[in-house]
Parts: sequence; structure tokens; C-alpha cells
Amino acid sequence: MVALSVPAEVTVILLDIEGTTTPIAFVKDILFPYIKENVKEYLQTHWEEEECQQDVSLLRKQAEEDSHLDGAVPIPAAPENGADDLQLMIQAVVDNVCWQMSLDRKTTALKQLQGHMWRAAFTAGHVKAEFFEDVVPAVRKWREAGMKVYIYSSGSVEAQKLLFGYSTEGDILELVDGHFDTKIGHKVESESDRKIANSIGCSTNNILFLTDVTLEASAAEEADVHVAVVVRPGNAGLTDDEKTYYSLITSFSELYLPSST
Ligand SMILES: CSCCC(=O)C(=O)COP(=O)(O)O
Ligand SMILES: [Mg+2]
Repeated sequence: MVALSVPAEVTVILLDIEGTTTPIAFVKDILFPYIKENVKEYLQTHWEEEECQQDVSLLRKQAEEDSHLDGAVPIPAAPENGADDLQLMIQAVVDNVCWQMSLDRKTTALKQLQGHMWRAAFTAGHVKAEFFEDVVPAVRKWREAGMKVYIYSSGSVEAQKLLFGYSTEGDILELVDGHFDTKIGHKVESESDRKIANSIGCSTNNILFLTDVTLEASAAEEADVHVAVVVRPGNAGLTDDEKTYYSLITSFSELYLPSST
């Protein structure tokens, strides 16, 4: 087994979810199809609710920003003329969500609606989140050694809490000291990592970020965050240069804390 020593200055381990703690297949084959299959009915059922209206407003704002993009799906202003307009509006939101998902976009607007939709599926017990088997034992060990463990995922904080709260390992939310999503900034922007350090109350070089995406690793590194790229079954392949440049791990058990024997 390969061992990667965690630098002594690291006090915080920051974890990506999809492709790092959790198989991409769980997200792509279970969570995302749930949205595509249920979004129309969800909007029809919850349309009058404040939360749903806020989600639609955010999606509409995003659609305006996206209007220059190829294939972008506009969302018209709120309907005034009854049921037919409402159905057209709902269909536009459905089409917009499906278009964004076809590109695996990580917009806050899309992620917020997804999080709200998954709430019903998780709390009713229809879905349980999957974690790689090394994740929970390693996180427990790190915390026992005094490390803080935070999550930084494009999935909304609400969705992150659902994953950790309703998992095949039970409710493991207590293993996480805090959560960050794209509201703090996108994962490919270094400024987001600086803001995360600031919010935790540490320096960027006190953080070790584990992610499967080299663009995210590169942004974090530019902010002076330590990084390791996580190689899991089903993840996108890395180029030879990326394999040479980054520290790679295939399991969290390959990380050694300075105090580990
Ligand atoms: C945490 S909710 C489900 C995953 C998701 O929607 C997503 O976009 C995952 O992105 P990540 O940044 O964790 O790779
Ligand atoms: Mg990921």
C-alpha cells in the first residue's frame, strides 16, 4: 500500500464528495436520475410553496446569465394567465434543469433545487448514501487524532447533510465539523479556498483538500492549500502529467498523520 504523509502543519482535512467519499455511480445512477424522473411532479406539487418559488427564481436568474450559451433553455417571467401558462412555465423549468444536468453543471441554482428534491427521497428512506468503505474508519481516526474534517462539494450544504445523515453507514453527520458548497465560490476558483480557510479560522496551508478533480486540486494549490488527488473506481482518468505531478491516493487509509505509528 502507498503511504502519503500528511504535512505537520495540516489541522483540517477538507473532503470533496462525488468521486472522493462517494462513488460517482451513486450520484450519476441514483441521485441524478431521481431528479430527472421527478422534477415535473415535484414542481407541480410544491409550486405554491415559498421554497419552491425561491428555487425557481434562482433558476430563472441563472437562465438569464446562461442566455448566451449554446442550447440554453430560457425560463419566462412568472405566469399571469392561468393554468396553461403555469404548465408552460413548469415545462420550461423542467427543460432548463434537464439541460443543465445534461452538461453536469454545478450552478448553485441547480444544486439548491436538487437538494430540496432529495430531501423527500432520503427522509422517506427511499435512498441511502453510499460511502467508500475506507471513508468512515479514516475520518474517525483523523478526528481522534485532533483533525477537523470539513466538506466542500458542489452539492448544496443541505444535500451534503442528507448524504451524511442518511447513509448506508447510518447517521454519520457528527463526523463532520462543517460544510461548504458553491455559495462560498466555485471549486475551480482559488478564492473559494481562501474564503473557506477564513471561515474555518485557519491558514490555507493548514488545510489538506482531497478531491478527484485536478482542476479543483490546482485551484486549491494556488491558494497554498495542500492537495491529494483521490483515484477511485469509476473516476475520470488522469493524464500521465497529472499522475506524476499530484500526490495520489486510492484509499483514505493511505494517509498518514504525523502522529501515526
Ligand atoms: C453532495 S450532493 C450530490 C453530489 C452533487 O450534486 C455534486 O455535484 C457533487 O459534486 P462534488 O463537488 O462533490 O464532486
Ligand atoms: Mg468530486
